[in-house]
Amino acid sequence: MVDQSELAWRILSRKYGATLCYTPMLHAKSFATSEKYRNDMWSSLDGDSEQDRPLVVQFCANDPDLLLQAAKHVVGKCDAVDLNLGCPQGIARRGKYGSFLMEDWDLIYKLINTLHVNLEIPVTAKIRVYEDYNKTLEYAKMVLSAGAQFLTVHGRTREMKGQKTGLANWDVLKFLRENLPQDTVFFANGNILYPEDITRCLNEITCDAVMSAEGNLYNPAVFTNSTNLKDQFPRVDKVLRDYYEIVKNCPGEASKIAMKSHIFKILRPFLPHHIDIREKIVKIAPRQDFDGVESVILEVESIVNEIFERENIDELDKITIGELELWGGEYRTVPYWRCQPYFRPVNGITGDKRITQALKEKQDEVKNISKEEIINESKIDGSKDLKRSAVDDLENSNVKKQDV
Ligand SMILES: Cc1cc2nc3c(=O)[nH]c(=O)nc-3n(C[C@H](O)[C@H](O)[C@H](O)COP(=O)(O)O)c2cc1C
Repeated sequence: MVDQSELAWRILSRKYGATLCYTPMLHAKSFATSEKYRNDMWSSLDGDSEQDRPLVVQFCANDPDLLLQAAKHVVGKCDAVDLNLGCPQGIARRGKYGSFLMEDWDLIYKLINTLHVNLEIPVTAKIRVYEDYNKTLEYAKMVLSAGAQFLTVHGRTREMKGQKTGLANWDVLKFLRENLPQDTVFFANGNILYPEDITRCLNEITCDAVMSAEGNLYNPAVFTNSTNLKDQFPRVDKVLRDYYEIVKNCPGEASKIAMKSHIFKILRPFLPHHIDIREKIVKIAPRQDFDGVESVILEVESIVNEIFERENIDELDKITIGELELWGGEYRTVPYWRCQPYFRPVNGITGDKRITQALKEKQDEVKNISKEEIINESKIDGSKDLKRSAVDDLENSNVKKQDV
């Protein structure tokens, strides 16, 4: 993740359960040609055999030779090099990389194949999907035929970003999984809120691995394989302390640049309850103000420790699991002193509400179409009672996720 999956965050994520990490997307041309960029983005500890492996280094690129030149710099310091074909941002459109290469399959083939033929380590690719399942399948096959040794598929189209993000489509991931050669190593990406979603994804898609981005940023324990809810949603003070001990010992600029942003995300559920701490974080000077960070952490620790000294802490610290939702999982209610996923509001409405609303509208649409059909059919056979009971059945039915 750009500015977010740098060395310190990867070390922390592994500590909390991640088994494979990706670097942020690096710009191949800059990495190949600018020593300053390389030094800013890559430190002496990145790819360290003890602390930072297994590791995939991800590049965006549109020139095969520059991509190869860039990739050569990280051979011996990572386990694979990934080509990002998923970035949908305006900057990728302007630079002609990421998902904006989806119109130029020849170039994509050359980029991947150049690494496949000339690099000592494997090349992999991360793609988005098209609306058309078969076109996506052909696309994935082309990427594999170029030499990608595993494929990560983000189940959203290029247009699904910002307000139009919506739910990732696991059906298309399943379709790809079923129709690509059996030995394809297939990673699924999208819709991971909780550790259980990873198991659900592995089972539904029968993929080899699941990638999570945003879920991991707000809760690095999203990858834990513990079934204990307290491990799944660790205390913000503990995560913050662990992160701080890591980041202050990390060389290079990238880890320091990302520090404030990570602190905000770890503390996201906590800060609305402690606005004074939010203000203190805002005032921390970027990159080097470790004293400022230490004082914020001490304050957070003191507040959370005080909560845990309360007599009714067992009652207060309960994590509850809600009803099965239309999207196939359940929301958890997690105390604000524990890391948890964030539902970003757009125009005052959170993402989960937008998605639920969209699913409900779709469900109603399905119901109305079916109602009309039944009414029309009953007009033909003239059986009013049959019509009424069939409509009632529909009203009472639970529409399953795959129906909407
Ligand atoms: C802050 C942020 C930075 C990201 N940077 C990258 C990146 O560098 N490379 C990439 O392939 N995807 C990047 N993504 C996209 C994610 O890898 C992922 O495809 C997308 O967020 C959907 O997965 P999620 O639902 O787990 O977040 C980024 C996402 C976020 C939120």
